[in-house]
Amino acid sequence: MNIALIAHDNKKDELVRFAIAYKEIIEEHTLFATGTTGLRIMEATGLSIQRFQSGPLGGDQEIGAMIAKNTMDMVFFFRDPLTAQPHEPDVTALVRLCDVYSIPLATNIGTAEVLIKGLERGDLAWRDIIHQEQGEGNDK
Ligand SMILES: O=C(CO)COP(=O)(O)O
Repeated sequence: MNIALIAHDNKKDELVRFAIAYKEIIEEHTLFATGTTGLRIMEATGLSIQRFQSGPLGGDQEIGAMIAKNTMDMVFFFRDPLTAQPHEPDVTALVRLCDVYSIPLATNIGTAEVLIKGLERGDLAWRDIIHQEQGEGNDK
């Protein structure tokens, strides 16, 4: 599966701890992240992550482009609901695209815990069917 990891600044520590806690599960997958989030997680876990631009510089849109191509399977986006973001339209667009393509999206750690356990259990196997139909092979 292709998995995106994104966190606003006030939520980065939480996402880093989440990635450490569930490293054994997520390292089985192909990981993508916005710039700073990806760097923080790589430094803390040693995981290999394909990093896009930082969120305010277009990283959310780059991940959104993968969703629009239906090549992103799960998104962990720990949003900060208490701080205005300069790129709020990009944030909204990313969440919207997850709904357009029915992509599982966790915007907080409570939902993330449930999603990661579903991922471990194989609940996302239906995404493999979509990849097979698309004939694309860039996920594990
Ligand atoms: O702003 C972000 C998501 O909207 C995250 O970007 P960074 O990971 O580069 O901080």
